[in-house]
Amino acid sequence: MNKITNETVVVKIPASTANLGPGFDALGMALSLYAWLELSVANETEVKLYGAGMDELPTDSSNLVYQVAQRVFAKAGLAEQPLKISMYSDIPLTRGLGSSASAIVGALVAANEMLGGVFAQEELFQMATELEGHPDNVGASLFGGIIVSSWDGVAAPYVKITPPQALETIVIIPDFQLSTEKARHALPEQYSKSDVVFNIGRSSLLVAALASGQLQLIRSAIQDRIHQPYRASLIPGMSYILEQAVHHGALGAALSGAGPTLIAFIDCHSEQKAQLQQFMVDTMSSEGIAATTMTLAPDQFGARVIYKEEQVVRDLPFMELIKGDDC
Ligand SMILES: Nc1ncnc2c1ncn2[C@@H]1O[C@H](COP(=O)(O)OP(=O)(O)OP(=O)(O)O)[C@@H](O)[C@H]1O
Ligand SMILES: N[C@@H](CCO)C(=O)O
Repeated sequence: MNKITNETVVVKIPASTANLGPGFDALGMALSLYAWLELSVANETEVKLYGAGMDELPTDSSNLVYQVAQRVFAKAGLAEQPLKISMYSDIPLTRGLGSSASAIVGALVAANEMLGGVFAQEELFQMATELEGHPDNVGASLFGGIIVSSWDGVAAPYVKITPPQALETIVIIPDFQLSTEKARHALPEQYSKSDVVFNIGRSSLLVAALASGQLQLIRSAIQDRIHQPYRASLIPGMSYILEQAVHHGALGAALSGAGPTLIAFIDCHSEQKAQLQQFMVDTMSSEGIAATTMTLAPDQFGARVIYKEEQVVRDLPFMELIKGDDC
């Protein structure tokens, strides 16, 4: 019989960028931007949420984290448990940086830890994919690094690629929300053979380029004809930034997930980071869109249980410790 611990579990979960251009619903990469989830059993359910926009979310048993945690307990044969949930998130909501995936993955990992880890990570991944509907964000958030996966409605086999050491990103986060649901509605039901062939080629090339560290190939490999052209009208400035970013130092640029965030890939040694950032801000600004930029590295570790004593340490310098002087 499975048992739930009385101890509080704290999990740190990375943000993620999905698609990476042509890999629609198949490619995702974890990013060095985080949410922290604290979970424990309680006499009465209590949900406390901290971080920008988190006050918009429900704090009763309809909360996504609560719902997902209960699924884990039910799968382990246990009845519904009142829960104390505290979540702090730096991942902006509904912006294309995997906030829903971070909530799902955080709840799965924390609830599983409360059960003593009865489910393997692979099982958590299958559950997460089913809940999110595609494996790209949840895979990256759970495992870290770059995840290549394919979901057929039953199973999602995957491969994790360690991101090239020199790969870094600049994201520009427009000051408006765009739900994944709305951005998926913009897509057509059918595609031409030439567009499908184009994307298969680019996506395959991108995976090979990332796996072999050939960053110079990103420029051509990141092109997409499956989702970005149809979503561009929802995001002022998007087409211009995706076309022109390479002339300001980017290796290539893409829509992050379902948007509206745009992500530019850059060599971390590049001296054009400030120029690229300014170009992205100026383009959005000329469209009348306020936006925030961040320089983010790939996260290599994925969701992890941290000890309660470490809960106050918000900025664990994992990347700096591991990457050293080589970015
Ligand atoms: N911490 C959280 N607790 C509860 N619900 C959350 C939490 N974070 C996100 N969500 C839910 O997920 C929704 C956002 O999901 P959506 O897929 O539209 O965007 P995203 O995940 O931020 O971006 P993308 O999937 O394009 O990367 C929120 O409106 C909210 O309903
Ligand atoms: N692959 C998904 C990611 C957003 O959740 C999409 O582009 O719709």
